[in-house]
Amino acid sequence: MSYLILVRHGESGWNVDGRFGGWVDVPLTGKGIEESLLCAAELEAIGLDIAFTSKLVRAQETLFLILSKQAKIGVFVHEAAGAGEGRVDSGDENGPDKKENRYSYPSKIEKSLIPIYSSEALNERYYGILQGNKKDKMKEKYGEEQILHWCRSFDEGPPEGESLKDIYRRSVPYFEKEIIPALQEGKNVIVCAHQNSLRALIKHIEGISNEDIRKIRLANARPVIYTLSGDRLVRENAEMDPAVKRKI
Ligand SMILES: O=C(O)[C@H](O)COP(=O)(O)O
Repeated sequence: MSYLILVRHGESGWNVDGRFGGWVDVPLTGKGIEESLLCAAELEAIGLDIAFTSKLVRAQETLFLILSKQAKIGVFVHEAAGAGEGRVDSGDENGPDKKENRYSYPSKIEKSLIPIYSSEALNERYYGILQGNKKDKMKEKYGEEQILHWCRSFDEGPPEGESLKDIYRRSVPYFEKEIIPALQEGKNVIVCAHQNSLRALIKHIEGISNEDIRKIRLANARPVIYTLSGDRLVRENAEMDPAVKRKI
């Protein structure tokens, strides 16, 4: 059995400021650091083998804080080193991919490393005309209903920005190509990302409808934990809607 842990980053400076962060690279607040360390303690008992995150520091900081409680150390591996190309594994010295495996480490330290892959595919929504603005100012300007529609709807997003469907179309293929193979190899996987990139993945994993996904919101640094048994990802923590066991 392997674990899949999805966790949104800890509180960022613009979460507390009530701004649409999107692709603006805002770090964690002190509270965000504390939340991430609490999450680290919660996950300490699960030995993580591989990590995925976005290109934004709020997610990367949270990931490193979580990994600080692991026995192994996180090291970045270039995203091109996907499944089988350059993935850090214990392939034998003359293995087929050894020459391409530019991230092979001396075996004496390899076993103490957690490879980290970062990708824009896991970035938060690009907010277009809303990005960087205060939420309450935008609600005054465009109306609360319109803002909620752009942020919650599946098919429509803010002007010049991404809809949840756009995010789904970049995050789910990445999940299938890079993350599922790691789970199927029996690895415990953590994905540390954002409100909307994780909502897209949860929609896919649990087969949640376009309407019901409007209700799903993720708190900062609260892990959603799945186990892969056979070909099914089953959610272990109950605070979300009843999981739909879905073939992957
Ligand atoms: O709803 C919001 O404010 C943002 O979509 C949250 O994005 P974040 O998860 O990157 O803070």
